[in-house]
Amino acid sequence: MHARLLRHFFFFFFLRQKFLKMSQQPLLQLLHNASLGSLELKEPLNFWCGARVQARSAGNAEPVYEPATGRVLCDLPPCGAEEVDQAVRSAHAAYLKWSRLSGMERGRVLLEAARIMRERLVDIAKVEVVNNGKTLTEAKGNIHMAVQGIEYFAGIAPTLAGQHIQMPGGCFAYTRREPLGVCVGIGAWNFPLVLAVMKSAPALACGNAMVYKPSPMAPITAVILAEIYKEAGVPDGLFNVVQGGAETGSLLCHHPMVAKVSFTGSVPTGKKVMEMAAKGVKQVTLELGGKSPLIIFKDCELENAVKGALMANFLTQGQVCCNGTRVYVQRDILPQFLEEVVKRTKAIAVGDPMLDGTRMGALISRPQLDKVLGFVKEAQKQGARVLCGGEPFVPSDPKLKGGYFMSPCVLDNCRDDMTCVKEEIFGPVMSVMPFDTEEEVLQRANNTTFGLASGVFTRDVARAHRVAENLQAGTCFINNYNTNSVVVPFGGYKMSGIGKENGQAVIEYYTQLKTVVVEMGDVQSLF
Ligand SMILES: NC(=O)C1=CN([C@@H]2O[C@H](COP(=O)(O)OP(=O)(O)OC[C@H]3O[C@@H](n4cnc5c(N)ncnc54)[C@H](O)[C@@H]3O)[C@@H](O)[C@H]2O)C=CC1
Ligand SMILES: C[N+](C)(C)CCCC(=O)O
Repeated sequence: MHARLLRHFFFFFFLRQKFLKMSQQPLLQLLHNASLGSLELKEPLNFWCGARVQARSAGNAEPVYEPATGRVLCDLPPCGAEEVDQAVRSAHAAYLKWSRLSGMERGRVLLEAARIMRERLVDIAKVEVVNNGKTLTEAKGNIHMAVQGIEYFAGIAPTLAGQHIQMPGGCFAYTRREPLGVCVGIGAWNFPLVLAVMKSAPALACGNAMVYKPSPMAPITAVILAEIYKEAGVPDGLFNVVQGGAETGSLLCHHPMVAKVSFTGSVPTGKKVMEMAAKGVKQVTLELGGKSPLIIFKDCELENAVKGALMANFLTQGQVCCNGTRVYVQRDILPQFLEEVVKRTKAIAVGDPMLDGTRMGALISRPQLDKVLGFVKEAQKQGARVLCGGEPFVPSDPKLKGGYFMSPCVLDNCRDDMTCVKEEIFGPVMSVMPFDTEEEVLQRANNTTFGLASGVFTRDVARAHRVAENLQAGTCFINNYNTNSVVVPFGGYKMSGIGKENGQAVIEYYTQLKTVVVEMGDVQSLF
């Protein structure tokens, strides 16, 4: 009798779950053609076992803001231990199926995901604008980069292979490149979808499953990605999203079934992630902050150098980890450089990020805006001169009055020992300093605990490559800046991180090598 009741219960429970899944309208359909100032999201934003799931702990929900208006978009309850466990288990079950497919089969599914994403590029970009505050122009570029990332790793999947190694006596060994298992991705808020793709596309291509935790400030587009992967045909549970902040993140890092954590964010949090992962001897990839130098020699093509300095500082309201925020200009050309850079900075159209002509939107949050404005004040106190910007900005549209806007800032008279030159500001603030010789500028450029990126402008080919060789950073851009691409490795030296994302190099970080040694003769035993 008891068993029958239980069977009935499970049957109805199963039906209910099925119905819930079938009746879910994809998030992007609900958010179709999203605009500023109107969105109120009530949908659950966790995703595991192939469906959106409501977190249980609705009590500790945190508000998520729309940066361009200051409105609350939704309340985000964090996932607790039980939910994290469900997501990880759902990932593990999917991993067992997915890892048995050939690379060609996995690649085909990923290509379909890329196709779907490209078809909905503008709609996804609008959601990113609503949730992040960056301009639609940039958001479209970001989603395009995400599509390319999925396509690139779809193409890499069938190429994964081991090696054959000949040994003495006809014996041989071969290596198998195997997935790690369940990988965790923890993302920052500045490139919400791009970061989710930079982690999940190579992870999935290599045969892993992923549980992804977006930043609680930009939680939405990762869920859209999960729904796209599902529609493209990945097994339920292969890519999951759990929402929450530090506590949820640390539950993920400690979970015994997690093989690897890939993290993007600040250095202090990255250190904590590494410590937690160490307890379970889990692998980590850390993409952390930077304070990257951009070196402009007097023999450069000045107009390109000026444009490069703007690209190095003002994308995504300056909230980019690899930005070249320490701009070293050779003394002879400093006056012309400053005049041109200030003219162009003043001309940057700040305001409604949905408008085509806007070039700078809103910062992510009120505290971030206050922090960045605080850096400008501190710089002035320490002797820097504000050549333009550095003020809160209020757009004329009444809808945007509560948004987190500021005018882009150029600081002159900076010294290497100033806070604005030493610390990551993560806002639209460029610090400019003169230098005299190559040797001197290299020493000053490298005098930092960071080492994410760097840049050099010069027409002297030998000098360009010499400087690139001597800069202690994971990337050096020659005669441009922030020309990142999914096809080239990205990752920091020193305290800017461990491991690489993008490019073929990333395969090393989402697979493990198994060595199989084959005896062709008799066993020569010593015993
Ligand atoms: N270099 C970069 O790429 C980034 C730098 N930052 C810098 O960090 C500052 C703070 O921004 P946050 O978003 O708070 O950065 P954060 O580094 O604290 O957060 C990044 C991610 O880690 C998660 N997290 C936080 N504490 C955790 C923990 N103990 N265990 C596991 N996961 C944890 C967050 O929820 C988020 O998803 C910014 O003002 C900026 O200066 C922020 C984001 C990206
Ligand atoms: C997407 N990319 C490579 C421009 C930057 C990602 C790192 C970051 O700024 O958080």
